[in-house]
Amino acid sequence: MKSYNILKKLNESKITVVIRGDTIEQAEKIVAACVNGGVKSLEITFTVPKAHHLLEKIREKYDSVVVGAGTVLDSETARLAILSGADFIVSPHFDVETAKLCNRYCIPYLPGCMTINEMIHAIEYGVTIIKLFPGQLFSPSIIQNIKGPLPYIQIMPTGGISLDNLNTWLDAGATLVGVGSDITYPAKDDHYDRVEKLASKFVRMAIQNGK
Ligand SMILES: O=C[C@H](O)COP(=O)(O)O
Repeated sequence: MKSYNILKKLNESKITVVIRGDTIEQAEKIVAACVNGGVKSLEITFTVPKAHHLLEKIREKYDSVVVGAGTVLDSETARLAILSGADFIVSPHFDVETAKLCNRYCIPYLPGCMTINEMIHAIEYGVTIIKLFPGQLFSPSIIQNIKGPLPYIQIMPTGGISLDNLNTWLDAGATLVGVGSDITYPAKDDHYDRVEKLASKFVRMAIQNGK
């Protein structure tokens, strides 16, 4: 999928679900619950054991979903993820070599940034969507402050996004949000039906927000 199409799908999805799991099997069940709940974008973190195998499985099984790799700390991991089928790469920080590698493969890179300085540096290396991380350290109004000097920037707050603040972040101008534990926490007790219900609630609320 071309970079432009992936960015368009991320823009449309409004939510990407950050998948963590103690085992690949657990992560796979979380993925299934999220897809059943209507999620269109997933981020498989490289804290999941054998995360690249899960990327391959998702690529084979769910063609309507965009799937990225998360917690990518270096360009070696980014390359493994891309060759395993990742549509986009997410990091908790900005890494120049990862940015260059993603540009080489025409894959969007969404690095974690906290300051304007980091954001401008990332944009200079071709980044379109910045992951504002950790999101819980900021108030949604920061998006307007960032967009003053950087009007074209796209922001994906991640960390601490809940059903209570989702609309506030989207109303404030977030392009999309990254949601992890507020959707996936029931998986620790094997309650995948609850993961599906939460995923569905988040997706419905986000879609409603765009209307
Ligand atoms: O890297 C992203 C986080 O793991 C997601 O944070 P969260 O669980 O607070 O949504």
